[in-house]
Amino acid sequence: MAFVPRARHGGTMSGAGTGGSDTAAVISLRGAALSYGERVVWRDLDLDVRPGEFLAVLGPNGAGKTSFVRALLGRQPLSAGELTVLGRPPRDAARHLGYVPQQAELSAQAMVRARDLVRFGIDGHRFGPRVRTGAVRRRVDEILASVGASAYADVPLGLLSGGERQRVRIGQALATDPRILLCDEPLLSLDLHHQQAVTELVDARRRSHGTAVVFVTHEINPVLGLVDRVLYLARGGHRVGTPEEVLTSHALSQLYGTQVDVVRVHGRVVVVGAPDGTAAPPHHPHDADRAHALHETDGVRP
Ligand SMILES: Nc1ncnc2c1ncn2[C@@H]1O[C@H](COP(=O)(O)OP(=O)(O)OP(=O)(O)O)[C@@H](O)[C@H]1O
Repeated sequence: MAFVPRARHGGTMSGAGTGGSDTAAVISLRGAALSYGERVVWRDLDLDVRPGEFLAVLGPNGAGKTSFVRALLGRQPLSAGELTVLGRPPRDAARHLGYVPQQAELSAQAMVRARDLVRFGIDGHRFGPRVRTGAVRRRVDEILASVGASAYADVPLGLLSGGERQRVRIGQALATDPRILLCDEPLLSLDLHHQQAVTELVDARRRSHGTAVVFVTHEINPVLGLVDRVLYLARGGHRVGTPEEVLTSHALSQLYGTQVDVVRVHGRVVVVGAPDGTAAPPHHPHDADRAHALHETDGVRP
């Protein structure tokens, strides 16, 4: 039976709650903070993600987007607050998560065939007797077909194009039949056609199974029509809400502590004047702390 995602709800700028849905959250953060040593990457994060919800995680380099995904995967502990995934500690929920990593992590897999990667998704983390080989092979073929990757099932990943490789990685992530799909910059270095193909695959899974999607991206426009809410991380602060609430000149100017203009042109969102842009890493190791201090000085709760 097809899952019908709920209609877009009114999010909150504080980040807690999802506008009164009574469906249990699949991801829940309360007062969550993540630090590396003295460096606070984000803090005071309250967020519930519901089944079938599409959450885009935006922000400049170094804002803590990948760290957020690592926390959900149980690979990075919080420094404060609480995080539950499917009602339990994240590492206990890991087998219910599908993960599409950043493109850059290819080298170790360059010689792995597409079908082997998907197969690893099926039985790679299970203990005990493996499912019968024939059944696994059929399942791998089904998954490869569902992501349009049958034609290159036996080709090593290193020989595939970026778009082909992303299809296979989504296949691997879906092989676990996940309740939550975590995608870390899956559109990076893809052309528009492949960006669309990848987002459609992710959205199809969400619609058919009610899989919640956490989608890290620098570029909101390819997913703008799908996104329920945005988590915008910027230099220690954050905003949570619908795209209409968060992607405004007012909200982003508050978040960055300086004038930022959000312009909508032909249905696309363009952010002008974010001090760090979206490409440059912090110029100075203390920039993040300085930005955070700016917010506090301005009386804005980041
Ligand atoms: N294991 C670690 N130890 C110390 N610092 C880390 C570690 N991992 C990440 N950081 C730092 O934490 C900050 C957030 O990193 P993270 O990779 O989460 O950011 P990001 O928003 O995903 O960045 P990008 O867009 O460049 O991928 C960065 O300043 C990074 O250098």
